[in-house]
Amino acid sequence: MSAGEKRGAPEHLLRALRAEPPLVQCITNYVAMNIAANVLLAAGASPAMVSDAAEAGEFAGIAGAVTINIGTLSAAFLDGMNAAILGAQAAGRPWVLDPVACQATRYRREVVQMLVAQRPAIIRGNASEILSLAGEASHGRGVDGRDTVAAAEEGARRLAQSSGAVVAVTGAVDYVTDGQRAVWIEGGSPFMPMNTALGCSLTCLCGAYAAVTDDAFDAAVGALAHFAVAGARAHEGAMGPGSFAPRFLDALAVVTPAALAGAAIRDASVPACGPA
Ligand SMILES: Nc1ncnc2c1ncn2[C@@H]1O[C@H](COP(=O)(O)OP(=O)(O)O)[C@@H](O)[C@H]1O
Ligand SMILES: Cc1ncsc1CCOP(=O)(O)O
Ligand SMILES: [Mg+2]
Repeated sequence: MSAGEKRGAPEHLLRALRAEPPLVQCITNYVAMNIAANVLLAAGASPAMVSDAAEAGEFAGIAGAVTINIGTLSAAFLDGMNAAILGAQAAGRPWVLDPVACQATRYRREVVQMLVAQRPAIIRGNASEILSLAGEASHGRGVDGRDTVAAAEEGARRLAQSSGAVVAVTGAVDYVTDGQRAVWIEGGSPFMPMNTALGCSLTCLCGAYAAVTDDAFDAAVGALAHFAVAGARAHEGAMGPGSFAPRFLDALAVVTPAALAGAAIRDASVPACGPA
C-alpha cells in the first residue's frame, strides 16, 4: 500500500485481488455463465460456476466468496443456492445477491425475500429491482432497469438498513450505500446495458472484491469503480455494443490501481448525528 492510500480504497483492493486471485463461486444464470467467467478472469479473479446442491455447500467452504443470481430461477437452482449460502456462512465467507427481475413474478418476489432474509453481504441490482425490493413502485418488467438510480436512492438506503446488506444500485450513474455511508460512482458506457449479463458479471465481481476485504461497502465500491473505469475506457473507439464487448474485457484486464484511484467517486454519506 502506498503512502496516503486508504486501506479499503479501490486501488488497494485491486492490488490485493491481483496478488492472490480469489476463488469466487458463482451461482448465476445460463445467459451470464460464460460472460461472467470471462469478466472475472479478465479482472483478475478465479470464477467457478458450481451450483448443484450435491456439491454447492461443500464448494462454498473453499471459495473466497459466493454469488447468487436468480436470472434463470428454478427449483434445482434454488436448492443449490440454499446449500451454497449455508456453506458460505459456515465458513465465514460473504455472499452476494443479484435479484434479477425480482419484480416480475410472485415466485421471484417470494424467493428473493427468502434470500434477503439470509443476510447477503451485498445486494447488487438495477434501479427497478432495488425499488421493488424496497417495497416501492417499480417500472421494471423483465431483466432491464427502467427507473433512474436517483429514484431508488432513498429505497436503497432503507433496504440497506433493514437487511444489513450493502446495496449497490447500477445504471447511468451508480449508487452504493450501507444505510449510512453512501457514494455515487460515474463512468461506464451507454453500450453496457446493450450487452446482456454485464450486470450479472458485475455482481460476480462484487464477490471477488468481497473476498479480499472484510468491508462489504469497500468491496462494492471497488467492483463498481473497476467497471466504471474499464467501461469508460472501452467506450473510446467502440462503434456500438458489439465492438464494445471485447474492448471491455481488455480494459478490465489492463486497468491499473492508479487508474482506479482516479475513479469518479463522490461521497453522499448521511452525516452522523452528533451531540446537539
Ligand atoms: N447508461 C449507462 N451509462 C454508463 N454505464 C451504464 C449505463 N447503464 C448501465 N451502466 C453500467 O452497466 C453495468 C451494469 O449495470 P446495469 O445495466 O444497471 O445492470 P443490469 O444489467 O443488471 O440491469 C454497471 O457497471 C453500470 O454502471
Ligand atoms: C436476458 C436474461 N434472461 C434471464 S437472466 C438474463 C440475463 C440478465 O443479465 P443482466 O441483468 O446482467 O442484464
Ligand atoms: Mg441484472
